[in-house]
Formats: sequence, structure tokens, C-alpha cells
Amino acid sequence: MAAGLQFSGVKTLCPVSLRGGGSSCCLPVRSQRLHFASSVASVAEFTNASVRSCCRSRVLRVSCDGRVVDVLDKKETKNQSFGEAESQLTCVMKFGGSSVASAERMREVAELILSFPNERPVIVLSAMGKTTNKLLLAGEKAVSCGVTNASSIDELSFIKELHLRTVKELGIDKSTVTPHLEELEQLLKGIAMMKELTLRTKDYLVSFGECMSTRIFAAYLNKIGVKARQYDAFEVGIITTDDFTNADILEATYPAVAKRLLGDWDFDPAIPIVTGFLGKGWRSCAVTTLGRGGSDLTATAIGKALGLREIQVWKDVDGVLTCDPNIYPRAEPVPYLTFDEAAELAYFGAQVLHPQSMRPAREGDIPVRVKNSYNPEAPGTLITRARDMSKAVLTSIVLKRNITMLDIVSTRMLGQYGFLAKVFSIFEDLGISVDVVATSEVSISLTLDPSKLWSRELIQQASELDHVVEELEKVAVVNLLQHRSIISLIGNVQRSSLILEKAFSVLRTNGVNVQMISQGASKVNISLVVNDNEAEQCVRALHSAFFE
Ligand SMILES: Nc1ncnc2c1ncn2[C@@H]1O[C@H](COP(=O)(O)OP(=O)(O)O)[C@@H](O)[C@H]1O
Ligand SMILES: N[C@@H](CC(=O)OP(=O)(O)O)C(=O)O
Repeated sequence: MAAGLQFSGVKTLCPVSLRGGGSSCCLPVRSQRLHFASSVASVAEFTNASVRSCCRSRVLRVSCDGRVVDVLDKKETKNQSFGEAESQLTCVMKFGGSSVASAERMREVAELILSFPNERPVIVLSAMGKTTNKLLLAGEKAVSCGVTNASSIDELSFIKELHLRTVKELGIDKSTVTPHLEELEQLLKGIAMMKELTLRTKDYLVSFGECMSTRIFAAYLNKIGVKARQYDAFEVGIITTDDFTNADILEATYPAVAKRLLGDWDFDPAIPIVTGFLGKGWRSCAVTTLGRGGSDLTATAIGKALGLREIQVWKDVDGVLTCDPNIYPRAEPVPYLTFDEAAELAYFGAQVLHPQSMRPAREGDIPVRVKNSYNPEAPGTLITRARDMSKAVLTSIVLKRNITMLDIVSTRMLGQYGFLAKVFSIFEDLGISVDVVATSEVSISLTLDPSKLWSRELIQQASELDHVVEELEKVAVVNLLQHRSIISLIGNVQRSSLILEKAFSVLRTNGVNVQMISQGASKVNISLVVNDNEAEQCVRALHSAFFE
């Protein structure tokens, strides 16, 4: 086992600090620790609790029953077998659902963490495998299945079986998850009784996934002798807006999380195992979620809150790739990205990173490393503030499908300023985000952010679109075009002529007509809008031209 993580190696002696050889304002704390050590008889825990104190000038060696045995100076204690445990937490390691999908995967992840002896990580976990999808499906079925059938929803049985099998295979107590599984069943019965699934309930429902995966993993680490402590994000200070299913992290999160995690670590070091994806609404105090894939954002937010050296995001691919491997399996890892490139890539649809996840990393200037938990040897992708762009042309190609495009042509009742202002005020009033925009003096073409629309019910989406068109038709002729895709070319826009020349040559060869193009203010992205049914073929052809 890695020396830096050898938190619970049993010792016969327990060092306790004395500041300045005895007089100290932290006596109450020390006596509390002494009491804890002797009453609980957990030498290891007590040892860990006092490790932080070693940075003070002198250390008392105390036997398990609390007797002082001898006094050491700081230098002497430095190389005890708990190694560098006196240091602070060093990095965040986030493992996605695919990395913790089974007992075997959890074992491998534990080994992986222990293979970094110099790290003292905060671990952020997603729900096991496809648990979140199953929970959402279970909730939808519960709405119409009737209370008596709620217990036999297939997805509930699947989730129970997966989690119970995992605890069994890891050799940990069933009670680690049974209370949650029972409560989950009750919740589904409640949904069945009410015959409705509100966004707030949806968030509470999906939270069971992360709450269980983290409890299992923390219990397993403790079982193998690595001291770990489980935290629910909504208890640890991740404070969000009350936008259920798509909440934003609020500034108050950073000091709150730092206080809690560093405080606990200081008092009693144990690897924090934190639920990704979840937060606590600041008004409602209810459980919120950060949008699908939100554990990446939890990881970067914690990295920023604690000012850590690095944020590692462990996936099932060798880093950020040159395009979605599901579209083109020969996609290659991208070794370096800037925060701006990664943010743009995520925003324009690359599932590999949560769209908002780069924000805290950029604000804290903390490098993000995307790695493969199935292939830890692969170098992965390093994301930093800046990188050498001298040779960079195209970095990655991203596809966002099924978007809606609007062609809006002014009826010239308003001047140009008035026209643009009116159009955008309509979107503002309706709370609809716009993705890509191209304007001329009398017309605007734009695409609507599908993630904002997706978070609403289908019927609501349709009527919202009708309403948008109705409002716009007061000042313009509107053409609503659906089933379009945005292909985003992420790279060095300083070389846009080269990129466009090559891209248009490929598209012309493939007989594809580009319906809109936008380079916009972004220095890293050129967006092209094409028909949905041509999009994948375009991405493959562009990939061949730029990367092979
Ligand atoms: N450009 C891309 N680079 C890497 N992976 C991508 C890209 N676009 C889409 N993906 C998909 O994203 C997946 C990883 O993201 P995600 O499923 O959220 O991982 P995790 O659940 O481990 O956090 C990959 O398995 C891959 O299929
Ligand atoms: N479990 C959540 C949050 C998450 O981040 O998952 P993953 O890391 O597996 O993408 C989801 O499926 O959306």
C-alpha cells in the first residue's frame, strides 16, 4: 500500500502534539483526542488525528491508554511510517460512472488511487454505471404504474441487485446501502401515489445513485485499511441555485467546502469521498443536481475551493479525443487543451466534460487532467490556461445534434439596432438561450440551446417554440428549421482561413451544403450548421482530412 495513504496502519504509540513544550491554547482539543483514543481504542484513528499536529514543534508519544511515553522533536517524527500525512490534501480525483460500475471496477479504482503514494486526494464519485438513467426511468414508470406495482419496477430491481451484489463482492456490510435502497423504494411508492414527478423530486430520486456509490467505496477503502470518510455534497457545502436538474454552483460553496473538508482533515485525516453531481438549493435547502455529467463540475469546484494542485477526471477513454469515438472509433487523444478550448468543446456537445466544469478550474487556475481509469498508463489530456499554439490547427471536432435553427428576416418596421434588440429581448423574456448567431443588416440566423429546451417537458418545448415564433413574427418573417446539427471545429482560429479552406473542400466533395457559419467572438471555435442526416458523415470526412 502507498506510504502517503497509509492512514490506518496500526501503531502501538500515538503521537500527540505539544506546542512550545507544553503550554498551549489547543489543550482542549488534545484532551478530546486523548479521550477519543482511549475510549474508542482506535489507535489508528487517533494516530491520524494527531498527525497534523506534528508540524508543531514537539510531539508526545502516548500509549493507547493515554500514558505519556516520551517526547520527540519534530524532525524525529517527520519520517514515521505515516510518511507525509502531515501535508494537506493535494488533488481531486473524479471517477465517472463507467469507472465505478462494479465491485471489480471499485477494486481497480482503489488500487489506482493507492498507486499514487504522494497524493492525498479528495475523491469525487458518480453513481455506479448507468444507475442515474435507471433511476430516472424508474421514476417515470412510477408515475403511471400504481402504488402496488412500484416495488416491482424492473429498474428498481436492477439497482437493488447491482448495489447488493457489489457490497457482497467487496465484502462489506449490507447495511452500507440497505437504508438507501429501502428509502428509494418508499420514494417510488410516493411518486406512484402522487402520480407526478416534479423536477425537485427527480433530483432527490437520482441522488440515491451517488449517495450509495460513495458509501460503498468509502466502506471498501476502510475495509482494506485506507482511512476514508464519506460526504454527501449537499451536507458538505455545495450550495446551488434552486434550478432543479440543472442547478448552478454559487460562490458561497467555495469557503463552505474548504472549511468543512480542510477542517475535518486537519482534525482527523481521512480520504474524503464526496458525491458528485449533487448540491443543496440555497433557498429550498433541497437536493439539487448540476445537470447530466455534473460530477466533473463537482470535482473542479472542490479543486478550486481547496486550492489544490491538480484536478484529475478519470473516464473510460484515453482523454479528450479528436472527436466522439462513437461517431468515429479511430479518434485520437488530444494531449493538451486550454480551458477555453475544453469549455467550448464541452459546451458544443462533447459528452466527455460537463459544459460548466472548466469555469472553477479556470478561476482557480488549476490544471485539469483527463485520464482513462481502464488504461492509467495513457498520458491523457492536460487542460491548462495556456498552451503552445504555434503548431496547432484543429484540435477536435464536436457534433451537437437535433438543434433548432431560426431564420429571422426583418420586416423593416424597426431600424437595425431596434431589430436586433427586439429579437434578443424576446429570447430573454422567454428564458431561452441562443447558441450560434449570424447576422446581416436585416436578418438573423440563430440556433437555440437544446440543453435548455431538453430540460423541459416535450409538450412545453413545442408550445415554447410556437410562442417564440409568434412573438418574432410581430417584427419579422420567421422560418423555423428543425433537425439540424452544429459541427464545431475547435482549434486555432488564428488559422481560420486554413481551417475553412480545408473544411469547405471536404464538405463540397461530400455534397454537403452549410446552412450557417459562425466564428463569433470565440477564438477557438468555428461552428457550421448542417442537416442532421448529413452530420455524422461530415464529421468522419472532416476527421480524415484534418487528422489522418
Ligand atoms: N471528444 C470526445 N472525447 C472523449 N470522449 C468523448 C468525446 N465525445 C464524446 N465522448 C464520450 O464521452 C464518454 C466519456 O464521458 P462520460 O460518459 O461522461 O464519462 P464518465 O461517466 O466516466 O464521467 C466517452 O466514453 C465517449 O464515448
Ligand atoms: N451520475 C450523473 C452524474 C455524472 O457526472 O455521471 P458521469 O460522471 O458518469 O458522467 C449522471 O449520470 O449524469
